[in-house]
Amino acid sequence: MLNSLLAGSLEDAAARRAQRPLSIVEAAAHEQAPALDALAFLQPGERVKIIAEVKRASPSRGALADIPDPAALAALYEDGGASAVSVLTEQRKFGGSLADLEAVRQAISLPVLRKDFIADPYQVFEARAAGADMVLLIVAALEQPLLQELYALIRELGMAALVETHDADEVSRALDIGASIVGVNARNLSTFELDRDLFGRIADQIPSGVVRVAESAVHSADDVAHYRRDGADAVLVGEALVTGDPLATLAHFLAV
Ligand SMILES: O=P(O)(O)OC[C@@H](O)[C@@H](O)c1c[nH]c2ccccc12
Repeated sequence: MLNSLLAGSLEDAAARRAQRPLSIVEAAAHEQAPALDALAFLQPGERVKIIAEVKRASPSRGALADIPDPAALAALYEDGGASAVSVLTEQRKFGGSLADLEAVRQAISLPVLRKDFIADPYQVFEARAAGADMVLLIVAALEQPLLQELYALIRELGMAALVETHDADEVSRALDIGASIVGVNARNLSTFELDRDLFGRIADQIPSGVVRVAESAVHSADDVAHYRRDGADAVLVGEALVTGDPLATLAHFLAV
């Protein structure tokens, strides 16, 4: 599944590129206001940090929420105390777009993460041109040299990377490229299986000084407390926020 998601995102990027060549997107990326310092917003603190996600659908769950106005949703996330906002830009299975990201960027002053299947520098330039401050890199989807290259480009453009892992070996690969924000996704993107204890098993491999993010399947304050006990500095939450009352849910989770 991961491979087909990746192939779909790359195909869509190639189609956009045919309309808007790299030189144009690169220039647009450099014209943007400087990226916000996502690492500063996500610094470990007394309270868990929340990365709140704008997510319409997912391949494992199908349609989740309508979200007619992603900017309004992101503004609620900001009011509710989120530390950053993740915007799915993958279109085929998640129903997202770069237009969603641009709208969110205009509406809030929190760092914005481009959540997509990124494997081409063009997509990184697109992210910055749309105003993203942070880009997701999925270790399982990338050979080490490409992971390294994309990470370097993200940093060069002044952005941060959320480097997503799913096992101990991937954590080592993330640390090898110097990642300062490492995510552990409880969901295996190849099989969609969920393992909420994975974070606890590999988190202590991530040195202090690196922000540790627990991703996926955070549905209750108990889940947040569970990840917190296992050493999470931040949690990334999608479904629970888009299907429930975002303000109440954030308040609940932040009280842990
Ligand atoms: O909706 P959830 O279960 O709260 O999950 C959010 C987020 O972790 C999930 O959307 C995600 C994590 N890694 C990804 C990589 C690609 C697409 C999506 C994801």
